[in-house]
Amino acid sequence: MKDRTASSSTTEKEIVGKAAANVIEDGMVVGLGTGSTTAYAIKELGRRVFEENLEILAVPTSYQSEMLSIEAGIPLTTLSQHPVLDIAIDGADQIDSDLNAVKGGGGAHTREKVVSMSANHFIVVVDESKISDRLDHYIPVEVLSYSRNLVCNQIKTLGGNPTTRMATRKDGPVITDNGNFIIDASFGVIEDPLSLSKELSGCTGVVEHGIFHNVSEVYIGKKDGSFEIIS
Ligand SMILES: O=C(CO)[C@H](O)[C@H](O)COP(=O)(O)O
Repeated sequence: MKDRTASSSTTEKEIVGKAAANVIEDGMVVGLGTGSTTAYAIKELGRRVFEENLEILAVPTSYQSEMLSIEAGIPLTTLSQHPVLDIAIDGADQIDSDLNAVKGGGGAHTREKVVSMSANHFIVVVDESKISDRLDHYIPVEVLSYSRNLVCNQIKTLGGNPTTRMATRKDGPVITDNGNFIIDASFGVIEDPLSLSKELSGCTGVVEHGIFHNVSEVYIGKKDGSFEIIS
């Protein structure tokens, strides 16, 4: 499992987090993702709200991004009030050359998918380590707790190796912001992300999986302090 603490890539994450935050303009309604890279975007947006009187509303994707946004002074709204967002900004665990992404390392991919699918433009912010020719990252799958064994069996039938994600500071499984379990499913190198995506969506008991096909642009932070945008 990935270490979610700050790492040597902190600087690259900060560069792209800030760069994405600087795309946001007055009057926009923005989706705010979850994770350490998006946290830099949230911090920068808070600075712009405070210092530049930037007028925005934001929809957070998790308790983490809600708490960070409140702390940063960003006014929040909901998808009920604003069903269509201008831009969503979020991190990713892996992204391939066709801009298929794996998300959910932080367990927030269900709301992240709902928020990013509600946005006209979806910017993903990553450091170079997240870029890969082909996806081989485990796929987080949020499931109803009641359906855990059934989903594990369906994942095995699809050729995957399922593991229930366990909490680190509590005994037992991780419980998502939606009150569900997460199964991390390894498939090795994924030859066809779109068909795996459809197969996982078709499994009974699955709430949402972490393969995303709706990325508009990827901001990639480099070790030399620069960043590249691919779309
Ligand atoms: O999908 C996510 C949370 O569910 C995160 O965006 C993803 O795990 C990347 O996190 P980080 O920016 O900390 O590397």
